[in-house]
Amino acid sequence: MSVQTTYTDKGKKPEQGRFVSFDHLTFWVSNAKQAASYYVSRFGFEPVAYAGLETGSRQTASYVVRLNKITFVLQAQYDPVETSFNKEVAIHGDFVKDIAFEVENLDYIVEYAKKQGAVVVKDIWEAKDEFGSVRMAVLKTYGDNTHTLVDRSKYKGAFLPGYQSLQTDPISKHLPKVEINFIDHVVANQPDNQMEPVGSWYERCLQFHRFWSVDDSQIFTEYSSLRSLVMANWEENVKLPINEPAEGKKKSQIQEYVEYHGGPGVQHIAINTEDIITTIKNLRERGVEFLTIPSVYYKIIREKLQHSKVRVAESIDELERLHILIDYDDNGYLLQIFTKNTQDRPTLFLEVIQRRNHNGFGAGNFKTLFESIELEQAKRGNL
Ligand SMILES: O=C(O)C(=O)Cc1ccc(O)cc1
Ligand SMILES: [Fe+2]
Repeated sequence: MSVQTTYTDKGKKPEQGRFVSFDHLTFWVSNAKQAASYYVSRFGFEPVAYAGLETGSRQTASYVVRLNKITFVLQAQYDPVETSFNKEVAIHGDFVKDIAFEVENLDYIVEYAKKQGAVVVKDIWEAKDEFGSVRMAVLKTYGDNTHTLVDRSKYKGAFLPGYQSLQTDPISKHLPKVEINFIDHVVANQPDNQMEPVGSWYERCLQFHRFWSVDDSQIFTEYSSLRSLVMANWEENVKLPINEPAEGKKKSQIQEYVEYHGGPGVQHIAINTEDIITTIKNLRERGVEFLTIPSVYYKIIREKLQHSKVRVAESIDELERLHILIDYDDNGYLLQIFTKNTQDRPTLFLEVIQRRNHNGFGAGNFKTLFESIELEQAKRGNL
């Protein structure tokens, strides 16, 4: 029985509307000022825009930081009152609340989603300032998460109307540059048996299709397992893998996530670079921590690559020193590495990925990667 499926049928092209790309990710946190500083100092993002009391935003402070096409918004609530914001941050800890997509033909996309039963959190509205206008709507997805749909075709400002631009951070010039270009995929973890209904929601409401999946017919490690289904837009530049735990001898890392997050949520954000070696050297110099890969992995991969058609341009010695993983087929390869969790809870982390004619998600690395995650899980007393 095969473990991986690559789907060849994209289904029918949506009649209208287009998901252009990831627009931005909004994190709900308890202290946006400090959270933004983490992405600037550690990951090389630059401050872009701010909204808060000084700009007339009475409820929330928002810091927008950007690294090429990757935009994160760190948002916190001011008032010490029980709102969904404060409740959700108390339950989940700092978390990714919203995945925003840039779209064309917002009206069609929202109308279609509504007809298919999508829950509209906020119907279409327009925001304006001296740089133009933006139209947006918010749909509910899994758990407490939402998708904001953004039509910014009539807007020229730095981020969104109402935001004030920010100066570059003086620390940046002292630190090694980070060249990471765009969001490659955003992964969500689900509780038991929720992968399939969540995947179908993207098919039914957003007209996404199944891109790739992996089942649990092979237990990846001695201990734990998972199933994963990747949903994609028509153009396949927006990819959303969805994981759920599978039975194993011990607690699945997905189950650990769900318990600490308190339900479904975003597990990792993969960001794409053209030069992973320089990028990881520089991120390590900036103090970003990554998972450790045992040297036996590289011994085996050196051996296997000798019998493969693919030529990896990067030095395997260098990849080994940096703990970067390699997955490949006859036509290409990918290089990927995973950070340790970016907060106290074992919930969110980041992945840096470089692709050379390879569209997979590193299934060849799952065993090694999951063992390395389990090593950390064991240290936490959660395996
Ligand atoms: O599927 C992906 O996007 C991966 O990058 C691999 C992966 C899958 C499950 C995890 O818990 C951690 C990493
Ligand atoms: Fe990933």
